[in-house]
Amino acid sequence: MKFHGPAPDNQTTPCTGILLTNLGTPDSASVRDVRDYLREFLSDPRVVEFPRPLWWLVLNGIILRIRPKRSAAAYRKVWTDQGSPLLVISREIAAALQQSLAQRVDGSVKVVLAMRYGSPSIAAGLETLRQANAQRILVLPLYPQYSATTTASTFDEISRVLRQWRWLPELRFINHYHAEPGYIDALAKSVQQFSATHGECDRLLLSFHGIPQSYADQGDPYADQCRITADRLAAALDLPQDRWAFSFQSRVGRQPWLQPYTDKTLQQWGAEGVRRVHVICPGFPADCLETLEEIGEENREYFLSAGGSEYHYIPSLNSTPTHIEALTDLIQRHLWRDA
Ligand SMILES: C=CC1=C(C)c2cc3[nH]c(cc4nc(cc5[nH]c(cc1n2)c(C)c5CCC(=O)O)C(CCC(=O)O)=C4C)c(C)c3C=C
Ligand SMILES: [Fe+2]
Ligand SMILES: [Fe+2]
Repeated sequence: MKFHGPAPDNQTTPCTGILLTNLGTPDSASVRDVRDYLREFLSDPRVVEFPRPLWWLVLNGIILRIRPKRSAAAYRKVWTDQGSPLLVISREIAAALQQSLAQRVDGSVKVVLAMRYGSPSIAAGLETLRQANAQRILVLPLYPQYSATTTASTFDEISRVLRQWRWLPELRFINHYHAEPGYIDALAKSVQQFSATHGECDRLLLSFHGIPQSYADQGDPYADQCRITADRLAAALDLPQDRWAFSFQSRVGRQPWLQPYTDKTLQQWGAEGVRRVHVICPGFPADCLETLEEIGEENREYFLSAGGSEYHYIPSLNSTPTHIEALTDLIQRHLWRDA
């Protein structure tokens, strides 16, 4: 085990680190890189709570032989010249936050992006901050709604890395921001601007990533926080009940996940004669495979072939100024008073 020497030896001027984290994404859309990514992701006991020795056999014997091919094909549809959308956009958010915090905060603040799975890793991000002499670190996982599968898993990885440090920085961790007024406001503005340019919709669907229903039954607050975000956003938009709904997407495996399901909802709306639909994914601060491909393409087909006539996906907040301002406010409120 590698034990780092004490940070006070560092001659660099002390700073406060902001460790901005997201889920992570494969290094490329090749089947091999997607398999490596899925192996790390799906081996996390916070993500798949299946008894271990058996899960190892199922994962390596079945899932990693089938899923990587299918997922890689989906990744190829959204991959950009600069790389995976999730990584490219998360980097843009980190850079924009670095700029806006430099203007707002007195002390020296250094923003570093890290991914829970794949690269840039959390270990590398923490090491960068250690070398920058970050005596305090504020962690902001880009998950507005808390879930053990995402938020707590990020915490697990940070504590695993820090277990190997002799000297620990002061730490703060933002658990969730699902009801943060700035975040709700930024979402509402994004919906309004979208309608102003693309026309009004008959119904707005708020689609969140799902988790297994059994995790919620055992106390994961994720579904409740999604409901609160959805209610606040509908209220901010002054939407009557019959003009919107919320649902859960990205189901994996056979056990029941949180319902209603996004695909079923859109098929039902198409069949019922709902004509124009807009879909927004408030739980994804950065566009990624699950928004661009699953919502932007796959679910469009479900709605249109069920009888719908117009379908638009409203992009994530990404690095838009209202999003950066909301995240800057959030960070500033959680920072030490003398930064
Ligand atoms: C199998 C269990 C999974 C759980 C539980 C889960 C929870 C969860 N995920 C996100 C956010 C994202 N997930 C993304 C991709 C993705 N998710 C799973 C599985 C679970 N997610 C898989 C297997 C994949 C990979 C793609 C695929 O094969 O379908 C992504 C996008 C990553 C990218 O590279 O673009 C995000 C973001 C949340 C918020 C969440 C629980 C609340
Ligand atoms: Fe996921
Ligand atoms: Fe998906």
